[in-house]
Amino acid sequence: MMIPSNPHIAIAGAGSVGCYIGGRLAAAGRDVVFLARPALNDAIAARGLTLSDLKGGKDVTLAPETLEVTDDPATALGSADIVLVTVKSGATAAIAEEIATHAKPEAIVVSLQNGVDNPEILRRRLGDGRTVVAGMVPFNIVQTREPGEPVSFRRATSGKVMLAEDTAALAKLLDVAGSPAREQKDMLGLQWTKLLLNLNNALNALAGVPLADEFSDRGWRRLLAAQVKEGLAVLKAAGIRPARFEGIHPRIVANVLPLPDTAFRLLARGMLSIDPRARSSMWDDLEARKPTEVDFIQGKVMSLAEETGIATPVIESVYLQVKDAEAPATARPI
Ligand SMILES: NC(=O)C1=CN([C@@H]2O[C@H](COP(=O)(O)OP(=O)(O)OC[C@H]3O[C@@H](n4cnc5c(N)ncnc54)[C@H](OP(=O)(O)O)[C@@H]3O)[C@@H](O)[C@H]2O)C=CC1
Ligand SMILES: CC(C)(CO)C(=O)C(=O)O
Repeated sequence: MMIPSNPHIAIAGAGSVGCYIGGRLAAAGRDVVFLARPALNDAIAARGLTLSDLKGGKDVTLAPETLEVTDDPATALGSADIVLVTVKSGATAAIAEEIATHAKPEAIVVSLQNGVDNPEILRRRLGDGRTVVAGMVPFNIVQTREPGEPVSFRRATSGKVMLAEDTAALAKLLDVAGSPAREQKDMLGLQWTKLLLNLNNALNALAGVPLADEFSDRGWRRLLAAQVKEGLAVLKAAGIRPARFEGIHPRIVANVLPLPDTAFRLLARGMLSIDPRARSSMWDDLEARKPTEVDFIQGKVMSLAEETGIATPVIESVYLQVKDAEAPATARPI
């Protein structure tokens, strides 16, 4: 993989992940342009960005004049050497179209999204000649907008951005203070593991309580464990091996989650040491009345379950509840 020196990096779909990672890259001196929707474009162009971290000591404010932000895809993508795709999964096909139209054929496209389908959606649209790299963001970002203040993005949990193997130069470029990055051997296995853990996104959105509170409640933990166990059975039947995530196999997670509170607190300290405001990206979507990624998370396991003949009643029930919550209020039965 050839990366030019001082490459232009475009953030395709600046939102929570895009602004945080793009902001950290810009703060580290990388050449970054943000492709944002008009409202966020205007807010960043007027007041800049603030980036902060759970661990403290890494707070940065980026003034508007130090940032390149645009709502024009041709401007953002036209000169990019690297495109970091940070849109929600439902928007991948559309952003792929914009990349195909505006970006140079040799631009490297990196998916930093949840789910397992996005790199393939990008590859299919962009064709064999393009380099598409699968990536994974393990940490949670809390976005806040206060009138008159820079738009704030806070990393609310820890972890390193993971990139598919044979991407050493890319990993080095993206490995910056506040947003560490490294190569991962079994990227597909890791994406599946993240997908199993992301089965919680829906629960968190439905619960409407921050992640720390949700994980303190054994009822929610049991529901997550039930979903992960169903997911693991489906993956086993399909011959897919989820990878360890930060050294831990999802089977262990599924066994620890249902433990009584005291034992859980003891064994899973890491899961609870998160910013009290951290919440799943699906909660953000439900609250904003935007389509969620449930088809790419619960829905992905369900379609594999159908192929393999494995029952997934808990996952299906959670899926249906999210679909109900997504529907416009007027369309709901009285
Ligand atoms: N938020 C988090 O903490 C984490 C999220 N992830 C994953 O990262 C991915 C991104 O999530 P997140 O950052 O939360 O998403 P956001 O919705 O916060 O950000 C995506 C942004 O891209 C915009 N967008 C979509 N299509 C286009 C387009 N064609 N041109 C310009 N802008 C566009 C969206 O606008 P609009 O909404 O108007 O379409 C939105 O503002 C998801 O797959 C998510 O699951 C992974 C780890 C943590
Ligand atoms: C980091 C995590 C797991 C936080 O819920 C996430 O991936 C998301 O919100 O989409």
